[in-house]
Amino acid sequence: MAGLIDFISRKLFSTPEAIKEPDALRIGILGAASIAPAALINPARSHPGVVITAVAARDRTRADKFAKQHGIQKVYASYQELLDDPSIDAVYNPLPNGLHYEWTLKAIKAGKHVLLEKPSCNRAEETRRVFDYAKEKGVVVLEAFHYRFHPSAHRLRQIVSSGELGTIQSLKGALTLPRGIVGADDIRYNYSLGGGSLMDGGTYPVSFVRFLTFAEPVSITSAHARPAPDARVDVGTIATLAMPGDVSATIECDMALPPRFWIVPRMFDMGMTVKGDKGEATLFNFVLPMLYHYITVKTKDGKSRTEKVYVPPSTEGEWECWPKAEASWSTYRYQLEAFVDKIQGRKPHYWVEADDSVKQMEAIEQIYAKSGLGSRPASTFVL
Ligand SMILES: NC(=O)C1=CN([C@@H]2O[C@H](COP(=O)(O)OP(=O)(O)OC[C@H]3O[C@@H](n4cnc5c(N)ncnc54)[C@H](OP(=O)(O)O)[C@@H]3O)[C@@H](O)[C@H]2O)C=CC1
Ligand SMILES: O=C1OC[C@@H](O)[C@H](O)[C@H]1O
Repeated sequence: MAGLIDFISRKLFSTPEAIKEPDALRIGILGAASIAPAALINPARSHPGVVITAVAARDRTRADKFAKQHGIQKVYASYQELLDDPSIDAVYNPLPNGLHYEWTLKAIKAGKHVLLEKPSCNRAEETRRVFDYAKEKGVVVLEAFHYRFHPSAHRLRQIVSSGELGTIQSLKGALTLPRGIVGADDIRYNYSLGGGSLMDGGTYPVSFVRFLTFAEPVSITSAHARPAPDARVDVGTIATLAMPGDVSATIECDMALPPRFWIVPRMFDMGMTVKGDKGEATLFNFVLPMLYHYITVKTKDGKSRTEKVYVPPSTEGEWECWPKAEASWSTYRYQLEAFVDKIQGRKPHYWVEADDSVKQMEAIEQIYAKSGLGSRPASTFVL
C-alpha cells in the first residue's frame, strides 16, 4: 500500500527539489518503514526548510540500503544512536503502533520534535503522557493525520458547517482495502505490535467524523469485528457512533475485503458521506485526495454540484493562513509545511492538538471495547 502511494506520488506528483535554507530542520527517521518515502522523504524534497539527514534501522544493512536509495547521508544501526545525534532536530516515528509510545518518549527525552505516525499510541492514557511530556520538554509532537492538512477535508467541513445540508443527521465513512494488499505477516495483523484494522484504516473515518462534527462520540451504539486468525485482531470493523444531537455515524474499515460473490473484486473505499435534512455531501477519497477526489453536493431542491479542491480555494476567511500550495502537493506535503511552521514558531495552517489525539484514542478504545476485542496492549516501557 505504502509502496503504491509512493510510486504514484513520485510518478505523478513529484515537485521540483527546493534549494535548502541554511537553517533547514534536520530530520531523522526511526526505521526503514514502507510509508517513510511517501509520508516524509518525497514531501521534504520540495520543502526548503527540511533536510532528511539520517535513518536508523534495527539492521545496519537494511538502513544502508534505505539511505542509499533515498539519498540520506547518515545511517544508524539503532534508533537510540540516531536520537543521541545532537545534530538532529526532529524525528519521524513510523514504527509499529505498539512502539509509538516508547520511541516517542525516548525522542522527546533526547530533545527532538516528533512527527508521530497515526494512531498516536495503543491507549489514550499513553497519548496523554506523550503530550504532557512533550509540553514539559518544550518540543513539538504531531500525530500524522495527514488528510486533515489537505484543503479537501476542510472544504467538506465548511460545507457541513455552512448549513447548506440543513441539520446533520448521519455520516458514513470508510477505509476498506481489497484482499491481497496487506500480507499475513504485516505488522497490522500483529496484536502485540498494536495491530488491527480499527487501529489502521479505521482511525481515519473515526478521526474524520470527529473533525466534521467538532464533537466526540456520546456512546458507541454498535461495533462488530471480523476476526483475523489471531482473534484479538480485527481484519475489519463496522461500528455506529452516537454523536451529540442525535447524529449517527457509521464507520467501516477492512484490511482484506473478500471478493463479492467470491469472484467480483472489491475496490478501495476511502469516502465520507454526510447527510442532513436539506441535502447530502460526499467526499470521494478523503484519505489520499491528491491522487484523485471530488466533493458532490446534492440538495433536496434538486440542485447538485461537484468540487475538486487540490489547493486552498481562497486566501480569505478560514483559508487566510493557508500556504501558497501547488496542485501537486500531497496531504503529506501540506502536513510537513505545518510541522515545520509550528517548530519554527510560525502559525501552521492547521494543527492536530494534543487533546484531539487523546480523544481520538479514547474513541478507538471505546469501539474496541464495544466489539469485545478490547484495547491493544499497554506498553510496558517505563521512561
Ligand atoms: N500516514 C499514512 O498514510 C500511513 C501511516 N502508516 C503508519 O506508519 C506506521 C508504519 O507502517 P508501515 O510503514 O506500513 O510499516 P512497515 O512494517 O513497513 O514499517 C515499520 C517499521 O518498524 C520497524 N520495526 C521496529 N520493530 C519492529 C518489529 N518488532 N516488527 C516489525 N517492524 C518493526 C521496522 O524498522 P527497521 O527498518 O528498523 O526494521 C519497520 O521499518 C504504522 O504506525 C502505520 O499505522 C502506515 C501507512 C500509511
Ligand atoms: O493511509 C493508509 O491506508 C492504508 C493503511 O493500511 C495505512 O496504514 C493507512 O495509514
